[in-house]
Amino acid sequence: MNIRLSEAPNETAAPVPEPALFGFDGPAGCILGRGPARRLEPGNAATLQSRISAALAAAAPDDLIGGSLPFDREADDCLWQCARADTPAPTGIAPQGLPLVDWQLRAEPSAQVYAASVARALDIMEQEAGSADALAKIVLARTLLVEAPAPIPVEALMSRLHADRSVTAFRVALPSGPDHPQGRMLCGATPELLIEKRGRQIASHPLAGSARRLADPVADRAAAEALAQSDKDHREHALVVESILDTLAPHCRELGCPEGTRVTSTRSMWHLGTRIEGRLRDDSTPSVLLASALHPTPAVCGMPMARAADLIRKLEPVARDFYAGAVGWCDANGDGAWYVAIRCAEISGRQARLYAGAGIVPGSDPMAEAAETGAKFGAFLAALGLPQDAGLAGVARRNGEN
Ligand SMILES: C=C(O[C@@H]1C=C(C(=O)O)C=C[C@H]1O)C(=O)O
Repeated sequence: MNIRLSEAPNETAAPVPEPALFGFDGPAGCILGRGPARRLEPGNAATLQSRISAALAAAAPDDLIGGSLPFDREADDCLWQCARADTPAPTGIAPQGLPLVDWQLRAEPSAQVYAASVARALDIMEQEAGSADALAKIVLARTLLVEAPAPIPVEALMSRLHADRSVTAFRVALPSGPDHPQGRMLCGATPELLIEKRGRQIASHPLAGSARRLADPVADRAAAEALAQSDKDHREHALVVESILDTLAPHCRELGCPEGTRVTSTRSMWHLGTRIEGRLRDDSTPSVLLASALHPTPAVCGMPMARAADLIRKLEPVARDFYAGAVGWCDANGDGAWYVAIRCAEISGRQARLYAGAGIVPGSDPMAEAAETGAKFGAFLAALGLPQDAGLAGVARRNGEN
């Protein structure tokens, strides 16, 4: 798809601050890590504990460790250690104009091919139904490759993503290499808290079960009510909550879901969400290790986890890399917050690769899941200044949807 916008948005120019290696701005406040920094020796999930213990033992009191854990637990992470930056939140930065004309968009795979993969996963679930290791849920993702006429201005993008105060806007620098001479980063606006730790107190806020928000307020409310009543979405959600509770229980003295499951929202999506709160037995476990123990939850992978991860590798044509991993930060005491790396894109120079996935359980409808992923691209597309529904190309609309 080739999109030509007649006018670039007219926004105030502002001085460009030194880029942050990682930054998080959301309901929990703003955290920035700027250089000078060192990258922790890269490694996979199995080696994280020893690398983190060594880094924290040598950390200065105001040091932060922040960055990104990849989706694949066998792949190398990208974590940076640096001083906490004493800088105003990106909210204070006026967005610069985005030179947005002549963008190219390509769905990889197309909505139709994605729907065929969903149908394949549903067939596997049906064949296996009743067996001990049966696939109960899988999250399948697709991507939109966006090419801009000029390098994408990340600071402006961050302020636009942060305009939705229900999400945490984030950016994390990723390893660059010969394929990315202009550097590479993961930017997004995640609505999903994987784990937050302050002393002994921990919280997680998994989301699963989604509906697209609609411009008409009556239809929008009806979409939220339908989600609240949907048996398929509650099944999809319950698997995530149970898995998180199972993983956290051995670490906790108290653990529960004080508010139960509720419909929550961002500007573009409704979700089922359950806030989990707990009190750790031992407050010395760093937040990044709790994040790694939880990751990947069935909100982004599936159940059983290893089966779902294996099938994801076979059915998704584009590697996830750091999408659907965990992004966050941890201070010298181990306190910090880690988020599920969704509603995001990998950005390098003029290119952005947007990712979106949807949870598939028996009863899912392949085209509806393709539409859900299309809707999940919406917030990021809008932040780029592109039409919010550009990701819905090739997807049949349902009654009441605009
Ligand atoms: C996988 C994504 O989202 C996840 C999947 C959801 C679902 O299937 O309903 C909802 C929220 C997220 O946990 C994504 O946005 O890419």
